Amino acid sequence: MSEETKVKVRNLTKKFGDLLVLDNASFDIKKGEFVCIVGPTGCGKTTFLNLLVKLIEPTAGEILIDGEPADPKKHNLSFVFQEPSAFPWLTVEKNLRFNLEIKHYSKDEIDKRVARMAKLLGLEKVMNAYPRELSASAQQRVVIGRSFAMYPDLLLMDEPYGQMDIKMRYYLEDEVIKLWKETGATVIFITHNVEEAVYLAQRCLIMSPKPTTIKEEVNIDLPYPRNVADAQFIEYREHITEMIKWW
Ligand SMILES: Nc1ncnc2c1ncn2[C@@H]1O[C@H](COP(=O)(O)OP(=O)(O)OP(=O)(O)O)[C@@H](O)[C@H]1O
Repeated sequence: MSEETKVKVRNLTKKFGDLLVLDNASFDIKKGEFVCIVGPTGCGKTTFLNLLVKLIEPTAGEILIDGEPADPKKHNLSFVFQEPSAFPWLTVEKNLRFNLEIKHYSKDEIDKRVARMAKLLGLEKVMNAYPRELSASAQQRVVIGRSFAMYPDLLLMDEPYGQMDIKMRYYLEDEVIKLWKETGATVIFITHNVEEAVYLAQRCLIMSPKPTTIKEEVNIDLPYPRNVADAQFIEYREHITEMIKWW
């Protein structure tokens, strides 16, 4: 991993009316890093991602990607939100092709990437189905495939596995690590699930309750694949759980 900064957050403040959500938060994310953001419910995790993709504007402060103001039109970023958001009017295959076609990749390249995503995510048998015919977890796999197919250099994931059963979650957690390693992408992954954060991240950013700042950063110094029953793993998990308690 290089020491270059991918995302620089400086004095980021967001108010909704009188409600101060993010309060002067500053942190950096390195190029190629896998970072999980954890924090209590309602502390502003999704708000941070919405600011990053410019769905909303900050009250003060800034977010820079590669040294420039964050701009989804300019930067190669993809996101997977909490709610499944497969396009209902397109088949699974067309969902997977959608972003690649917009970017005018060659047909061969699109075929190759779509086949890879379908295989990886177990979607090969449902390529002609429409999202409504699939379970919530399969719909979310379609969205993950659509995002990963772009080989984004910044991938934003907001509780992407919340809807899934535990087996599928473990499987996809391993897949996201594999894709991260293969593509060298920078990944920002938001989760409520401390075990998931310790399983995935090189570094966890722990947010405080509102008004939110970064309370602590924890480097997870464990090799992949990680073992949830490992003593050190449990130590990290317990420490982070303690840190996000707000009561
Ligand atoms: N558009 C909005 N207008 C007013 N308040 C908002 C808006 N968006 C978010 N909020 C408030 O800002 C706070 C942070 O919300 P946000 O969804 O970012 O939290 P979160 O940490 O992602 O929560 P969760 O863990 O439940 O997903 C909450 O109190 C929420 O009610």
